[in-house]
Parts: sequence; structure tokens; C-alpha cells
Amino acid sequence: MSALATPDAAVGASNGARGSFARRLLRRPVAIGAIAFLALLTLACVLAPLIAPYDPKEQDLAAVLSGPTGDHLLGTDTLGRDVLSRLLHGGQRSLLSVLEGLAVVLAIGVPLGLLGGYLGGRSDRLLSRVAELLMAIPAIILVLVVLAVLPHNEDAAMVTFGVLGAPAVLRVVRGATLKLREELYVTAARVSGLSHARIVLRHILPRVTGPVIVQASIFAAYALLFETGLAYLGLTADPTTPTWGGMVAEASTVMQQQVWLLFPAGVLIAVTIMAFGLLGDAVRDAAVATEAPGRRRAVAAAPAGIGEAAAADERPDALLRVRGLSVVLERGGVDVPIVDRVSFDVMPGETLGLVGESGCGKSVSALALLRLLPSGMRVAEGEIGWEGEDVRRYSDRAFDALRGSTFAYVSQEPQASLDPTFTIGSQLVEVVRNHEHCSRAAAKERALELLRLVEIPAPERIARSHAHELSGGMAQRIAIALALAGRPRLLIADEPTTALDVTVQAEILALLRRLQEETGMAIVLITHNWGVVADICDRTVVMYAGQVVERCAVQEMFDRPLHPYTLGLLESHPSLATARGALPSMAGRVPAPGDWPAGCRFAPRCRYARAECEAAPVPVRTVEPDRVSRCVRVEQVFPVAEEVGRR
Ligand SMILES: Nc1ncnc2c1ncn2[C@@H]1O[C@H](COP(=O)(O)OP(=O)(O)OP(=O)(O)O)[C@@H](O)[C@H]1O
Repeated sequence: MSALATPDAAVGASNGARGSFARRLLRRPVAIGAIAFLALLTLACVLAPLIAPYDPKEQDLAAVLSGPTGDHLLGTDTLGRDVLSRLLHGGQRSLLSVLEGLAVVLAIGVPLGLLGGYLGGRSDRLLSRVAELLMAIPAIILVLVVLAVLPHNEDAAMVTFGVLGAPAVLRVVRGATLKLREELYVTAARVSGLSHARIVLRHILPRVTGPVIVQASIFAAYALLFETGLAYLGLTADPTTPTWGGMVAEASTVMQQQVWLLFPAGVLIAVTIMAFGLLGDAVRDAAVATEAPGRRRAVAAAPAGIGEAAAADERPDALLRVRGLSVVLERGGVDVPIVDRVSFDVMPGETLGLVGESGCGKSVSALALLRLLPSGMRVAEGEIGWEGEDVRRYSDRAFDALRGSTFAYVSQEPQASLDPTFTIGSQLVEVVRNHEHCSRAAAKERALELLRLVEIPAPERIARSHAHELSGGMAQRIAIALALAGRPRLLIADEPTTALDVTVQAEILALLRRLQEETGMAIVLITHNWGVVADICDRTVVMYAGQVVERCAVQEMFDRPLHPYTLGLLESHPSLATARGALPSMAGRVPAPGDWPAGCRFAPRCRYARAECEAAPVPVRTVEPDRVSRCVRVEQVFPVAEEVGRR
């Protein structure tokens, strides 16, 4: 049963995007064989009272141990009872026991696995510890204790076996859920304001059905083996009641006289166990073939550093006011700083660009604003003010109500942020209904209106398609339409054009600009691209190694950068490359969290660095009205900055 080794491979089994999982499963002869065999067996056992040729307890002492004959197709046993009839009747109890065990395993393992994987943190750790504890208990010992207290009570034995089997399912479901909850479409669903229960039921549960079926078939095989073992030992039924295990036990006592008697029950048990195993394998294989596209957010390692105070370029009417926001990653009991006292304001209708190289903390800052930090990360300190209120004080429930309706989010991977299982129309309708509590017909109308708003041609046709049928630009428009469904006042867009070609980039930027003019929403735009900053942003926050190093109006920054890092970024941008020389690039790389230098974090890469830069942490300074820089030598850097500005 190779399924046992890799149940995770079945995650995504129900993704509809690349053809139906069921269709793929039924294209496999092994799957058809296993399903047909198990279905026929179940039917035959259920109908045993009607189709069995004899009463299973009817004895014919004149025809004991007869072997197969015309009257007794599978022969008779030591008391002349018909083996076929006993197999059919005995199967009822065996299959019922498997069902009982399965019901318990699934009822405990699936919800708790979903809960642990989705919630993470303390609840997850607690559930994992309990699961480990249960897995350490030897099933046979506990079941024997139960049978000692409740003699011959097979129901109690199988329920106990199910409870002890549940942790295996719990762990598989938890593992699959942990991965799925990092998928962008789950993040997108949360940002759209969908409730946790709805996200789990609609966007996660359908995808864990693959691993669950694999685990269930493995468990069924073990449960049957276990049940027949108990019956073989005579622990679960009185000797006259037909059971498969009891039949094997009886056959083993007369092996010398009639070896045939071992075969009917023995072969049936073996084939049934094999059918469960093959079904699990086929489900896993079909799921792997079905798995829909969907990239996961890259996760990177991060060790420790320091924090320090933010300067104030206060803007009293700010819509969003972030002050001293710090995010840490808990690793091995130690809090590693990832974002270090970041501060900025966003005015109504303004577009703020968060700029910096990869790994500077832009996305983590944005996710912290949305309370969507990856597991292990948390906001350690700081204020997130929305229209004068500190939303960090909001309960999760109150904050959930803001997401989607007040804050919306668009990621750089639009395709991954759309659920591959559902049509575009159904996803839009779901989000619209969640916000507007309207009828399905009204939500459909609004969904089409949103598609028109983001300039989707043939909205009715696109509403019927799935994410994988869309181009990157089209998918990004849909992601924006989803974000707009709750009429947000702030849109956080994380590199919304990175994955798109230049023409489509320009179209998406034009769309964002138009939507902003029409709706008046503010935008926080995360980008590496100075062209995008110049095109759409009003102000810029430049980040380096978790800190803000410069904050100012866009035009001022292009004209006169006031931090050597900003200067370096501008100099290494392709549009500033001279015709003669190769593209200048900044030497070195962003230090990982934990490797942050004690003084200026940019100093090791800075051509203007002096001993004073590395002596102590550098605070941000207000260097001009409405302008801050984190450089102790800013006055010396000025003239160079002016030269770059004039180029
Ligand atoms: N899930 C995670 N677990 C651990 N570390 C993470 C995780 N996500 C991000 N980090 C780390 O946090 C730091 C900041 O990452 P972040 O994604 O915010 O950078 P960024 O400036 O947005 O870069 P990019 O443009 O590549 O997204 C990086 O060092 C990154 O390795």
C-alpha cells in the first residue's frame, strides 16, 4: 500500500480546474476494479438474507467438509453449514465494523485536523500533542481492556480502534490544511471578508478530501484486518455466529482433513484488504494528476536584530496611520525581528509606494496591516490607526469585518489567488453576497457589473470560466474585481504587475488609476519597479532590512534621493543605464533578519559609509518638511543625489 507513504500527494483532489477528479479516478482500471469489488461485496452482504442459499446456522451433518459442490458452491464447514451463506452473513458484521471504525476516525480526525491546521499556534500544538499521545497507545492492548470490560462487544472494540486511528487522519488533514491556508486564494478569501467557517468548508475541506480518502482506505484495510483478527481469537462473537475471522479460525483446526476450507474466508479477507489499499493508491494517483496550478508563497528563514524609534512626519488627516510597527518571527523560542518599527501615513485617495529589494519586509508589513501574517509571525508592537482608531485593539471578529469592506488586498499572483475549483462568477457572487447580503440574482448582476468595471470583455463568458482559462492580465483584473466587491477604502496591492508583460502592466496600472479616481480609494502599492512608482504613486516609503530608510513625495525622491540606498536603487534601475556603460548594480545583498548590522544596516554596501555609520543604530531624521531619511551623512550625500536627479 504505497498510499501510506504519501497521502499528502492527494491534496487538491477535488480541484475542478484540470478536469474532474472523479473522471480521472474512474479512468483507472485498478480504481474501477476496487470500487466495483467493494460495491458488489457490500451489496451481496447487505442482501445476504435474500440471496444466501442457506441459513448460515443450518447444519447438515451428512455433508461436513464437503468442498465445492453443485449444492454448496463454496463447500461446507465442520458442521455441514454452507460456507457461501456464512461468508455473506459474516461479511455484514465485518463491513459494519469497518464502517463504525471509519465513522469515528473521520468524525474526530477531519474536524480536528482542519482546526489545528487552519488555526495554527497554541491550539495546533495542543492537538498535535494529544494526537502523538494517542498514537503512542498500542491499539490492541486498549481494545483487549475494553473487551474485558464489555465482553464480545464488537461495537465498543471498533469505536476504540477508531479513536486510536483518528490521530493519523488528523495529522494528514492538518498537514494538508497548513499548506492550503498559505495558498493565495485562501488569503484572498480572508481578505474578501469571508468567515473562517466558510473558508474552511468551501475552500479547504474540498481539497483535503483526496488525502482523507487515501487515509480512510488505509484505515479500512487495517480495521478489517483487526476485526477479523479479533473474531479469529473468538473475542467478538459467540462461536455459532458467522464471522470471517471465526471461519478462518475454524478452518485452521481442520487443515489436515480439508485444506480447501481455509480458502473462501482467507481469500475474501485478503482480496477485500487489497481492494481498500488499491483504492487508496488510485485516489492518490488521480489526485496528483488532477492537482491544479497554484504556487505557494515562498517562505524564507530569518534570524535576529534590533529595533529603534521612528521619526514623525505627521499627517493629521491620514486615513491609515502606521506607527512603530514591528513584526517578529518566533523561532526556537526566540523572537526574530522581521519588520522593525515601520511608520507611514496614507491619505484618502493617495497612492503610497512601498519600495525596496526583495526581503526588506514590504510584504510582511502589508500582511501585518491585514492581520494575515504567516504562522510563527506576529506583530510585536506598534499602532495601526484607521481614521483615528487603533485597529490593533480590535478583536479578530471585529477586524474580520473590516477586511474586504474597508481594506482589500491584491497579490502578485492573481491566478493563485483565485480558487481553481470554482468559476469566476461563483467566486464573485460568493464575495458580493457576503458583503451585500443580497439575493443570488442581485449578486450575479453585481458580479457582472464588477467585471465590466475592471474592463473584462464578454463578462458573461468569463464568469463561466475557471482561473486556469484566463491570461495573467485577465486574472489580475478578476482579482481586482474581487477586491473591489466590498467597496474598499484602501487597496493593498503586492506587486500587482510583476508577473505581467509590459503592455498588460501598463493596462493594469491605468485601470488602478481609473478605479482610484472613480472610487476615491487609497492604495498601498508594493513594488520593485521605479516605472510603476513614477506612474502611479504619490509618496514613497523606501525599506531596507526591515526598516524605513526614506519617506517622501515621489517627485522629490526621483529628483533628490536622500538616502544612499535609494540612490543605489535608482542608479541600478534599467531606465537610468547609460548608453555606454553596463547596467550599474548595487554590490552585495540585503542581510537576512538576524544578520542585521548593529549600526546602519546599509553601511556594508554603502560607498559613503564611514566609521560613524557603523558605531550605533541610526534613527530616522526629519531632513526636510514632510521628508525623512535614515542616514547620518545625509548632508554629505546631498550633492551626489542632485547629480543623479539631473541625469
Ligand atoms: N512565512 C515566512 N516565514 C519566515 N520568514 C519569512 C516568511 N515570509 C517572509 N519571511 C522573511 O521575512 C523577511 C521579509 O520578507 P518580505 O516578503 O516582507 O520581503 P519583501 O520586501 O516583500 O520582498 P519580496 O519583494 O521578495 O516579497 C525576509 O527575510 C523573508 O525571508
